[in-house]
Amino acid sequence: MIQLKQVSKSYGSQRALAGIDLEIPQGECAVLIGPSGCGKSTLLKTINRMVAVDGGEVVVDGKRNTDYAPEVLRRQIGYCIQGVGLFPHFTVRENIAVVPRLLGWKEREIDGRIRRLLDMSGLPSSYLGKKPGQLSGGESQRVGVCRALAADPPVLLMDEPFGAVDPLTREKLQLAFNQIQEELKKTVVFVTHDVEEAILLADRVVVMNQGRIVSNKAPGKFAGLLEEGFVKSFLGNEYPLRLLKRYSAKALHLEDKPPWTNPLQGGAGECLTQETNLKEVLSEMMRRNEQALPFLLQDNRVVQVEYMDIVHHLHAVSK
Ligand SMILES: Nc1ncnc2c1ncn2[C@@H]1O[C@H](COP(=O)(O)OP(=O)(O)OP(=O)(O)O)[C@@H](O)[C@H]1O
Repeated sequence: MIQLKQVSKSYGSQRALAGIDLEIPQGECAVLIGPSGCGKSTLLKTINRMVAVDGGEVVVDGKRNTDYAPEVLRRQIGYCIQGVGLFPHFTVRENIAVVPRLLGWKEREIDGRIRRLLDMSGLPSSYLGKKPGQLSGGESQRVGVCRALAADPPVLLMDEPFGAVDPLTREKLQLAFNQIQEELKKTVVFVTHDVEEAILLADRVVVMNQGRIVSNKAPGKFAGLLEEGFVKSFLGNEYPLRLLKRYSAKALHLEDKPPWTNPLQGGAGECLTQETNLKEVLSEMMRRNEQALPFLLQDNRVVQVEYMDIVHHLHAVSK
């Protein structure tokens, strides 16, 4: 659990944080989003004390972060940034092992941990001997995430960790992150500029502007966009459409849907599966010019999903 209580920070006359109150429960991912210069990175860095606060306090696991010895705090908190900053002369293995070695882990223990992390991040073990210069941008980012997780810290701070890669690689990294997070359940604070990334990764989206938190909700709760003004203009009119990508057709409880009845269609080849995300389902409806589509269930039943099912789902999550 991380708590920020009335945290403020100025650089000279420039106020970066203006009385931040924020609570991130254990095992949740809070994504900070907002325009350039609104204070996202500064907020992140107050947590691991890379930035000292002028006022207020940061509490990590029930204790003020200023009451931890620096090395103990660092052990608690993994840190991962855009561009990664891997040591160029170290191999992938040596890069990931940096913190566990500092902590005096046994080599056998380190080895097991590295292999598990590499596996979770989707990199083959043949990469262990490579140097950072031999990796693509996306591969380097994966190694960066492995390094941040190496000593198994309960808290992970990520500052635009997937910012410098192409959209396709970024999507793969986001999927890998979600899989890792599902398993490890770290308390994560993640900074991004990208609304879609926030939607896909966040348990809570924290919208910032001018050193303040202006909204803090689960991604679905913004779907109605009841708030006018900054939050609405920042997240954009297309927010509900983007939100659809977060949910797969599973969320529609396909097993309760009526059987597919359209006599003209419905061969198994045309069926969608429950893993298809709702944005793709909607695109497919538009492409086929159909308001209902067949879905093949695992028990081989073919059921019907209608456009209104998607609309109702959006309404349900935004309540
Ligand atoms: N080391 C520093 N010295 C002086 N001013 C700083 C420093 N770091 C940040 N600032 C200022 O504090 C404010 C908040 O910066 P911060 O980096 O936290 O914003 P951000 O939301 O992360 O921005 P971006 O999205 O562009 O990375 C900005 O006005 C910035 O210019």
